[in-house]
This record gives sequence, structure tokens and C-alpha cells, in this order.
Amino acid sequence: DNLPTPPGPPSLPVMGNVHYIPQHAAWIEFNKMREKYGDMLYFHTFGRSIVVLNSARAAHDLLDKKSSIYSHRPYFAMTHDEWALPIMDYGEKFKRHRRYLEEYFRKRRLPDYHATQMREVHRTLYDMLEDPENYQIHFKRLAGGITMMMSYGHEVKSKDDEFIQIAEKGVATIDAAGAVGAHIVDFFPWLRHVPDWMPGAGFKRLPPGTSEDMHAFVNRPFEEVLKKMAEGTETPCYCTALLEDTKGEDNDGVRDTAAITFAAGFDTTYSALMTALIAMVRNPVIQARAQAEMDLVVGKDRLPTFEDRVHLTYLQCIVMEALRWGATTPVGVAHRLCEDDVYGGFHLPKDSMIIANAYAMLYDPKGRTPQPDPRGPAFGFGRRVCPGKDIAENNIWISIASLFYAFKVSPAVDKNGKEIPIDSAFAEHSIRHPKPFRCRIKPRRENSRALIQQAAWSKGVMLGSL
Ligand code: HEM
Repeated sequence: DNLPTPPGPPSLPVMGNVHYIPQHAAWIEFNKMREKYGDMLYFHTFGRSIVVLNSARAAHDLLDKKSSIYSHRPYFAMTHDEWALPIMDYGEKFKRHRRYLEEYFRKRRLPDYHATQMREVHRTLYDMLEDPENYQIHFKRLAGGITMMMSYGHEVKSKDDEFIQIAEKGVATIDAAGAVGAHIVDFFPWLRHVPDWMPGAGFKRLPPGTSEDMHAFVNRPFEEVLKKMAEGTETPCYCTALLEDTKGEDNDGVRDTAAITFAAGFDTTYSALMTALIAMVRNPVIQARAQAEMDLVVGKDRLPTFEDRVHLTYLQCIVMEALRWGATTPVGVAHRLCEDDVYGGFHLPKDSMIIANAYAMLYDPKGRTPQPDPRGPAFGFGRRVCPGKDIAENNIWISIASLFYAFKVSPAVDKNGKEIPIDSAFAEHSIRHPKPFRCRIKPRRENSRALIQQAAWSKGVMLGSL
């Protein structure tokens, strides 16, 4: 048919209009273009096209409702290194890897992880009590510690943990930004044959030596699990359970999916925790209200547990708002349309790269009652929706509940005792983070210290925490 492609900035002959794709924080600029061009933006060059979806409706209508044709990933060069699910194209291996993760992180299984989550969070409370200045390090250890325990049964006692170091290096080589968020900043190199901004393409630019880091990251923790299983000293975890299920027929799949839970879950969770913290530091009234709700539901003599969750509706709103305001993965990971399609009277060409602008959806100024659920845009769409979304939400929930139950957080003060104003700007990377800020984290009540010490002591996480 002769339907037009969606609107977008004006095109040059041959070159098309990709030069209008902003180099920095593209999601913000795409959002501005929305006023002029609407919910869909179209960019093209040399016969290739990119469609940006600026509204939750468009993303839902296409990526969710027509997921059978919108769940591929754009082409990129490093296919031989396809161990990482987020960049894997649709196909048998993709389905197998997703099945593993969905099976082990499905809703029904979530209670299996509660003990690990509580233990790691209580360890973090203790770290915060002893060394509140370094809260960022404790959040990092927490985000990494939960994943390492769930995936490998490995206990992360300090930030200097061997596997965390390996993993951080490994994730850095994937270019964390590229692994879970599309690297739009580097959009132009895409014209040089390979979409450099695509997750995985970062491998190409690695400085010498880092492919060893990547290899170590994917292999070392897994090998340790195998070794422990051989000795009979393993801790039950994702790897041990899945190795048993798959009976040695897909050890690579177990290894790769375990590694991706770390790569995809570490920085994102850390960012969400930082977002919740800065939000509470800046909004003392809201913080106090959440604490009053917890005092009512939890009482004053114990720390919160997952059982309290259904009663803590105000706190749940804070978690939702952190997911919204944080827009941790502002453009998620790009999808690819695998056949021609029509939407809203426009022609969407086969093989278009589809970018869901989650940022635009989460920052949509049009007020609605009730507010739309931020989890849709925050965790992605269709058959590619984040398989860790429920476990991620639980990680964030128990962390936030416990932290604000035990501590009062407020802006840092200067030497005259005056509060230092906090700049709540975000670093606009493809995994967004609040920019570093200083704050005070103080036990909230007289017995807070004792409650934390008791919890940390009973779980044996008191020593070697720092
Ligand atoms: C706040 C935390 C998190 C956020 C905001 C987040 C967000 C996302 C988003 C937006 C996507 C892309 C979805 C799409 O293509 O439409 C994604 C994919 C993915 N996430 Fe998460 N995620 C988080 C935590 C986690 C955790 C804890 C895990 C591990 C259990 C995880 C594992 C994955 C995997 C494996 C994919 C690739 C799925 C695929 O390509 O089929 N994520 N995530």
C-alpha cells in the first residue's frame, strides 16, 4: 500500500533524517518532538528505519498486543557472542533461556527468595548503622548480594568480594548502559555498518584484556557452583536447581542465564534504591507519613516483613513513584519489527528498530485518574518484558520498607548546621541514576539500633559486613 510512514523531522536525500536523533539523553528530546510529531516518530537512513514510540498506548498496542511480530531484537554484529538474553534475537535459544528465567522468577516462586532478601537487607541496615556515610557502597553490595545469593548461592560479605569485583568488571565491559538500555548516545556509529549503540556492540570497542573479564564474569561464579556441587557443599540456588532440572543437557544455558540476572539486575536495582532514597531525603513529609503507616502496621518492636506488605498501601505508592520518577531504563532495549505493519494509518516497515520511550510515558504530564501503573513502561513490553520484574520489585520493596522503618534520612548539613540543598538531577545514561548526593541516615527511634543489631546478629551477618 501507499500509506505514509509516521511523521518525523525533515529528511535529506539519501541521508534521511537520523541526524536529528539527539546525541545525548535522546529520550528527553524525543519526548519534546512528541508535541510536534505525535506519539510515533520516524527516522530513517539508507533504507533502515527507526520508530520511536512516545506513548504507553502505542507501545501497548504494538509491542504487547502484537508481540508475535514485535519481539525480535535489531541486528548487530556480535552474534557469535550471543550469551546474553537481552540482546538475543527471537528464536529457539531465546525461548529456552526465557523459559528458565520465567520458571524460576515467576510469582509463585517469589516467597522462596524472601529469606535471602531479608537477610541481605538486614545486613545492609547494619552496614548503614555502622557506616552511614558510605550508603552508596552498601546499596551496591545489597543489589549485588541478593543476586549472587539467588543465582549462585554465593554470600557477598563485603564490597571487596571476589565475585562482585569480577562481575562489576564484566558488566562494565558489556557497558552496563548498553546491556539493558539502548545506547542511543552513540547513534551515529550505527551508520558504520554496525549499530554500536546496540547492546553487545560494545564488545567491539573493548580495550585489550577485557574479554577476559567478560569470560571470568560469565564462567567463574558458575564453575564455583559446579565445584561445590561435586564436593556436596553447594547452597541451593537458581544454578543448582536448574542444573538438576536440565540434567546436564544445557549447562551453557544455566551458566548464561545466571550471569544475565546479575548483569541486568545489578545496576537497575541499585538505581531504583538511590532514587527512592533521594526522593525521601527531599520529601520529609512523605517520609514521615510512610513511617507513621509502618508504625501502625508493623508496630515498634520488630522490622517489617513481606507479610506486612498488603497493609502498607502508602509505602507501595512510594515504590511505584520511585519506579516512575527514576525511569531507570529510559528507552529499555530496542525491539525489531519482523514484518510490515500498519498502525494509526501509518506504514511501519519490516525490520524497523522499535524504541519504546519509557521516559516519555513515565513523565507524561497529562494527568489521569487513577495514575497509570508505571510498571508497564518501567519493565518493558510483550514477550521481552523484564523476566526479573517481580523479583526486582520485591527487592526494592523490602529494602525501602526496612530502610525507612529503621532510619530517618535527611539532607546533610554544613559546619554551621545548615542543610545542604540537594540537586535531584539525574545522570542521563541509558541506566539513569540520581547524581551523587550527600545525606544523613540516622536510627529513627531509640530501639532502632537494637532491632538492627538483633536482626543482623540472628542472621549471622554482623561480622565482615564492611
Ligand atoms: C529495577 C530493576 C529493573 C528494571 C527497571 C528492569 C528493566 C528492564 C527492561 C526495560 C527490559 C527490556 C524489556 C523490553 O525489551 O521491552 C529488561 C529486560 C531484561 N531484564 Fe530487567 N529490569 C530490572 C531488574 C531485573 C532483574 C532483577 C533481573 C534478573 C532476574 C532482570 C533480568 C532481565 C533480563 C534477562 C532481560 C532481557 C529479557 C529479554 O530480552 O527477553 N531485570 N529489564
